[in-house]
Amino acid sequence: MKKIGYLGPEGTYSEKAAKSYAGLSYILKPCTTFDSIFEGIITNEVALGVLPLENSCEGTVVRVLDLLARNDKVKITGEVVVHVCHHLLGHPGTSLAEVQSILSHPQALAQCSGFISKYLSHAKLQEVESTARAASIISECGPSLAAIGNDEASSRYNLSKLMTNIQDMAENYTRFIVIAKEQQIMVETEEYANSRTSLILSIVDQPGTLYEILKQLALRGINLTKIESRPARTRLGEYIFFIDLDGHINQPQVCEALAEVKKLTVEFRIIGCYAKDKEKSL
Ligand SMILES: O=C(O)C(=O)Cc1ccccc1
Repeated sequence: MKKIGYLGPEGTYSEKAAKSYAGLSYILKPCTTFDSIFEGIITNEVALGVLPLENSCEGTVVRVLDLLARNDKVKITGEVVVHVCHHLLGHPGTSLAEVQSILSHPQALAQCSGFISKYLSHAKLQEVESTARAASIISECGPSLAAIGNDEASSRYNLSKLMTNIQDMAENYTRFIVIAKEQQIMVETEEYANSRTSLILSIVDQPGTLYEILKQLALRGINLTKIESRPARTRLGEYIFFIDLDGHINQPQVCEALAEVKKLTVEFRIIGCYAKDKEKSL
C-alpha cells in the first residue's frame, strides 16, 4: 500500500488531516520535519504528504511556502481543513501554578498566547517540532512540564487535560495541503467549480504589474483566496508571490486569465488545481 507522510509523531493535527484525506487507503508515515516530507515525495518514499499551509488565526506557515517555491517537482493535489482545538496536557493532578514550562509547536503556542498570558505568565515557553512531540516529551518528565495538544495526544501519551479548549479563538481552523509528484487528474467537469488553483510567480519589475495581474483575474470574475509574498532570496526587495484562486485551469475564463498573467511574469508555475475541502471555514 502507498504511504502518506505527515508531521509526527502520532497524535498531531497533521495526522488528523492525513487520516481525514486518505482514509484507509494509505499507510500513515510520521516524519520529523516539513523538509523531510518534501524529501520523501522527491525520493518516492511516500506517495503523498500533508502539511499545514495556513491557519485562520495565525496566518501562513512560511516554511511550507518556501519549500513549495524551492521544490518545483512537487505539486499540490488536494487540501483538508481541520478544526484545531487545543488542550493543556500534563500529569494528573498538576495545578497551573506548578507548571514551569509549556512545550508545543510554535503555531500552537501562538494560537494560545492569550490563555498563556492570563493563566501561565510565570511559565517558560519551549518550541518543539510538533504538538504530539511535546506531549511525548512531557510524558517522560516530571509534573513541572505541560504541553499543548489535542485529544489524540492526550490519550496516546496518557496525559490529563489540565484545561480544555485553550485556543484564543474558538473558530480556529488550519488548511493543510496534500502534496505529490503528480497531481490527480480531475475528470468530472462539475468538479471544476469547486476547485482551487495555486500559483507561484515572480513578476516583471515595473509600476503596476501586480495591479495588472489582479485586473486580469477581476475582469473575468475570478475570486482570489490568498496572496502572499516571500523574499526571492536573490537580493533585497525581490519577492515571489503565492496566489490561490477559485477555479480550475480547464475552465476557459481561468485559462484565459492565466495566459494573460503569464505575460506579466518572469517565472510562472501552476503548483496545483485541486478540489477544495467542502468544510466551510476559510
Ligand atoms: O504540531 C502539530 O500537531 C501539527 O500538525 C502542526 C500544527 C500545529 C498547530 C496547529 C496546526 C498544525
